[in-house]
This record gives sequence, structure tokens and C-alpha cells, in this order.
Amino acid sequence: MNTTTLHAAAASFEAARQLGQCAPAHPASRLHGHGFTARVQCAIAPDWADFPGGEVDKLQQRLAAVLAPLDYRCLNEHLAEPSDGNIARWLAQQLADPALGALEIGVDSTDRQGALRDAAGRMHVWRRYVFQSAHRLPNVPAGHKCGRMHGHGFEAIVQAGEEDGAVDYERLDALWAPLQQQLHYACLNEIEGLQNPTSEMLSSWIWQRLQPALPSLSQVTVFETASCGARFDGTHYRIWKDMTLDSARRLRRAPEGSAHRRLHGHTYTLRLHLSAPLDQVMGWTVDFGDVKQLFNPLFQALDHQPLHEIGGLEDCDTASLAQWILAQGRAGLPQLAGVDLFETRGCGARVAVQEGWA
Ligand SMILES: Nc1nc2c(c(=O)[nH]1)N=C([C@H](O)[C@H](O)COP(=O)(O)OP(=O)(O)OP(=O)(O)O)CN2
Repeated sequence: MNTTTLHAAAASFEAARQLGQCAPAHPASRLHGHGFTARVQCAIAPDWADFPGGEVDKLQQRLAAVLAPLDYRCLNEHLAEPSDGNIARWLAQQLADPALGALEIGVDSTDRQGALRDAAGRMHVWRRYVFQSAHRLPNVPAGHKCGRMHGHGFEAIVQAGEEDGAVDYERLDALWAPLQQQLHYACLNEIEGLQNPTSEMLSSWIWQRLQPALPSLSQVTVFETASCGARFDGTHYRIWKDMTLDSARRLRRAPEGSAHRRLHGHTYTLRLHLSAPLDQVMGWTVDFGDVKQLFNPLFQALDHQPLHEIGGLEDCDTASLAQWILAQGRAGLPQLAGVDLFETRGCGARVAVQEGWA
């Protein structure tokens, strides 16, 4: 199985800015501040870190060091127009290193908005919207809990490329407004086109309504609950299910005296990505509930366990563990296309099967 492994790190910084390109009446044209989060992910050359398995820590330290001059500063002293996208561009320049593969950089100015410079260097902006809705899934087997009328605080993330030049948060808000009118405090089953309102159907329903006016739309992501959802990119559906693993480990390849060599532990955030053709009757790729159930034996083997004592996991750094989970998980869940594993918020590894990864 051919896989790709990326390491990921995140760091936050507090900074003030004012955006001169906003209309004078726009609040962002005034001096204001944010608690920003910056994220980076990339492939890493084998000898870049101080020891095999030390990549996540070193990447996080590198990101934090690059961000230090921005922390508790006014960003306009560093960048002429410190928009989220321009901060991401600046970060890409600062982090450039031949030992790091193509960099994907995200800058979130709040948890509702941010910019993403993808690994190909394209810039995207995204906004998160929340709607409170009821639904039931009419085609599930009798007794399935989702066949009953129930509800969620849904979230949708709309992401569009900047290549047509005119995409900003206000444009996304204006395009989203009529959908919010339809979806918020509504029963989704009663909306035309959403008779079977799975996360997958909702993501493509939103895509179809936004894309004609927003040709650079790159992704619609729907969170049905905090731990599951679906993403549509105009062609492929991908779903995910999140869980946490509370596990102990020691990294035997860390140098003598290093904290990583001592017995320690993490509450890992594990995200399972699944990719499969849409089941036309159920309107989903794989049932989130089935994902949880089929993954459960592996979950039990990892959760509240000393990872380094598991056969085959003697090197249980986060990337090795994510690779192991992907390989083992595909035995019971062949639709498993990728695994994200974070040892702390935003810091960890992402492993994906190359074929079929949308
Ligand atoms: N692929 C999909 N599977 C399921 C969908 C869906 O839209 N696409 N929807 C449902 C239900 O609507 C349900 O509300 C969500 O399912 P579930 O993962 O069981 O959600 P929970 O957050 O309740 O799960 P816990 O991990 O137990 O908290 C079902 N499947």
C-alpha cells in the first residue's frame, strides 16, 4: 500500500492589525486584535529532526520561533496589509526549507474564518456557519437512531480559492445568507432537494447552490456533530469520524535524557477519513455508526494502553502510530483512506492512502 505521511504543527499568537483594503466603514479597517492560530503541514526529510520521531516537536518549535516576532505586536509593522492570506504567504516564505516538502499553511484569525495556502501555493479563504436544524434519515434500517426525528447544531465550512480575485469573507457571507435563511431553525427533510438529509447530501446541496455564483468554490464541509461530518469538493465525498485515545508511550529512539524517552502520555485526537462511492439509497458513503463499530477492536487495543508494548508499535511516535492505524484499520474498514493523529491541538501526523484520496 502506497501512503503519504505529512507532519503537522500549530501555534497561536496574539496580535493587532488594521486592514487598509477594507471599506472605511468596515470594522476591520479600525485597529483591532485577534488570537490567531497558524497551522503548517508538510512532508519532512528523514534526518531533519533531532531523532526519528522528533519531527512533530521540531516543526512546532520552528513554527513558534517564526511567529514569535508577531506575538503581542501590531502586524502592520511587519506586513503592509496583514490579511489572513498575506500572513499565510509570509509564513510560507519564513518556513521555506529544502528538508520540508511543499508547505500547506493555514492562518485562522478566529474559529469562524481563516485562509489556507495549499501545498500547490494556491490561496483559499473559508468561513464557518452554524445552523440549528432538525432531520431524520428516511432510508435507514428500522431501529437505526437516525431514522427518528432528531436535530443537530450543524456547522458548514465554505472554502473558496482566491484565484478569481474577489473572494473575501464578506462575499462568502453574502452568498451564504439565503442558505442560512433556509437551513436555520428548519426541518431539513422539508427543504427541496434535502428529502434524505445526510451530511453527504447536505454538503453537495450547499455546493450546488453556491458554486454557480462562486466558481472558485473548493470545498464544502459539513459537521453533523462535533465528531463526524462530510466534505464535498464538486466530485468526491469524504467523511470522517473523530475519537480520542488516551494512551501512554515512550519513544525508544529519542536520545538518552530526553523527555520523550521517559514514560509519558497523550490524549490523542484521531480522525478516520473514509472515501467510497455514494450509496444512492442511503445517501451516504459509510454509516458513521458502522465506522465506529468496525474500528472498535482497534480502538480498544490502543485506548488506555501503553502503546510501546503493542507488537509492531515499538516505534510509536505519532507518524509511525498513524501509519500503523491506517494499515491495521483497512483490514476491517477497506474504505479507510486516511488517518489524522494529533498528540496535542494541531500537532501530529496525517497519513493517507495515495489511491482514491479525494
Ligand atoms: N455517512 C453518514 N453516516 C451517518 C449519517 C450521515 O449523515 N452520513 N447520519 C447519521 C445520523 O444522522 C446521526 O445523527 C449521526 O451519527 P453518529 O456518528 O452515530 O453521531 P453521534 O455524534 O451521535 O455519535 P457518537 O460518537 O456516539 O457520539 C448516522 N450516520
